[in-house]
Amino acid sequence: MLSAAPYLYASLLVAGYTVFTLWCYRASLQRRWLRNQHGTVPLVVAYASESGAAETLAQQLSQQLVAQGLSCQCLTLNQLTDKTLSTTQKLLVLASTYGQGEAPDNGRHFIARLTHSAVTLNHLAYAVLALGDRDYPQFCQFGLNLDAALTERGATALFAPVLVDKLASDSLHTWYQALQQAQILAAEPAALKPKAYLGAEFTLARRQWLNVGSQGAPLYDIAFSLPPDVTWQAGDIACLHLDHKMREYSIASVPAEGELRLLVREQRHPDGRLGLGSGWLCVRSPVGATSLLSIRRNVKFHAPATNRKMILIGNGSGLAGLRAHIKQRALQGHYDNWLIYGERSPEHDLPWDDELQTWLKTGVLAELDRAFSRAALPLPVLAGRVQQGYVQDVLRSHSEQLLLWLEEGAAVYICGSLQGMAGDVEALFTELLGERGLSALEAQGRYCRDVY
Ligand SMILES: Cc1cc2nc3c(=O)[nH]c(=O)nc-3n(C[C@H](O)[C@H](O)[C@H](O)COP(=O)(O)O)c2cc1C
Repeated sequence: MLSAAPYLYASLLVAGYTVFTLWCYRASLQRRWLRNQHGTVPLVVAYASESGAAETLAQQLSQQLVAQGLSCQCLTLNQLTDKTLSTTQKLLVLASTYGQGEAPDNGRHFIARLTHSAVTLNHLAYAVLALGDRDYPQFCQFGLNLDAALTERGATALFAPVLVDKLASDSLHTWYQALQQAQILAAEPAALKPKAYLGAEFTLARRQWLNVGSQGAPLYDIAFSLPPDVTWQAGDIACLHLDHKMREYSIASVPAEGELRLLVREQRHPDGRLGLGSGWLCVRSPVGATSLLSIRRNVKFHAPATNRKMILIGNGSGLAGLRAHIKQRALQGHYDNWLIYGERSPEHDLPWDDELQTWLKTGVLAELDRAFSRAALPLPVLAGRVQQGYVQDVLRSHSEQLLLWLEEGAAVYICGSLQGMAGDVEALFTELLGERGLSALEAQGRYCRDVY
C-alpha cells in the first residue's frame, strides 16, 4: 500500500515555503494591498531642484519613508499630475528658488497647471521645504508660491513652510522635527546635508578671442589646466569665486581633454565698467593667473541615455554646454547628434567652426544648422545648412525632420540666453507638440535646458 506520508511532508514543505515567502515580502504586499484597496498612493514626495540639493534631500526622505514601511512615491513637481494629487493623502514638497523668485526647470509647470485645473485638494495635507539663499532678494519665493497655490486649492498645510538659507543645518533639523511631530517621519535621516564641493585653485592656461570684428561683445575661448582629482560631466557648471561672489559658466569641455574650457562673453555695465566674472576671465587675468573654481553638478542637463538621438539647440556662449555634450558623445561613439546654433553674422561669429566642420565630416554631427540674425544675402557657403534668422526659424524650416527625430526618441538640449532664444524655442515646440506634448517630453527628461 502506498504511504500518504511523503505527500503530507511535501505539502507541508510547500505551505511552509509559501508562508515564508509571503513573510519576506510582507511590507511590499501590504503597500500594494493598500494601494488597490484605496486606489491611492498615501504619500508623495515631490521636488523641484536645479543643482540637486532639493533632489538629494527628497530622495533621502523618500527612502527613509519607504524603509518605515510607508507607500511613498518620489517625483519632480512637473511629474506630479492632477490624478496623482487627487489620489494622494499627504504631499511633501522640497523646492529651491532661482532667478527672480522662479522655479527650477523641473518644477516650472506645476503652479500654472494647478491654477488652470479643476482639481480640488480638500483631502490633501501638505508641507513645504523651501531652499534658497538670503543673498537673493526673492528669498525662497518659489517655495512660498507653492504654499500659496496649494492652500488656494483647498489643501491643508501640516505646518508653515520651512525656509532654508544656504542649506543651513538648523533649518533642515526644524523640517525633520516638524515631520516627526506630524507623525510622518520616525527619525531624522542620518546625512542631513548634501555634500558641497569646495573647489580648487585653477590656473588660466589659454585665452583666445573668437569673434574679432563682430558687432557683438567679444567672445573668448578660455582654458584652465586641471588640478588633481577634479572631475565633472558634460552639462555641469563651473563656479568662479571672486571677492566673495560667485559667477557661473557652462563647462565646454570634458575631463578627458585634460582642461576645463569655457566660452565667455565680455560683459560691461552701462557705465563701461567690466563685469566681475567676465572681466576677470576675458581681460584682467594674465595667462598663468589662478582662481578658485568649484564645479556645480547640473543633473538636469546631464547626458541622456547614450542610445538616444540628441538635438542640441543654442546661441552665443550657449555653444559651451552643447560642445561638452557633443565631445562626450564623440568619445563614446554616439553620432546621432543634430546641432542648431544661432549667432549674428556668418563673417565674424563662427566660434569653433573648424571643429564643427570636422565633426560634420566625420559624422559626429549628423546635422549642423546655423542661423545668423544679421546675415546679408546671399549667404556665404559654410559647412552644414545655413539660414538667415534665429534658431527657432531653423526648427520651423526643418519641423518635419524635427518631429521625426522626436518620434525616434531624441532628447532636446537647449543652452544659451533665456531672454529671446529659450522662450521663442519653447513657443515653437508648444506649437508643434501642444502644451501636453511638451510637458510629456520634459517629464521624460527629453527637454532639458541650461539657460541664463
Ligand atoms: C543662479 C542662481 C539664482 C538663485 N536665485 C535665488 C533666488 O531668487 N532666491 C533664493 O532664495 N535663492 C536663490 N538661489 C539659491 C538656491 O535656491 C539655493 O542655492 C538652493 O539650495 C539650490 O537648490 P537646488 O540644488 O535644489 O537647486 C539661487 C541660486 C543660483 C545659483
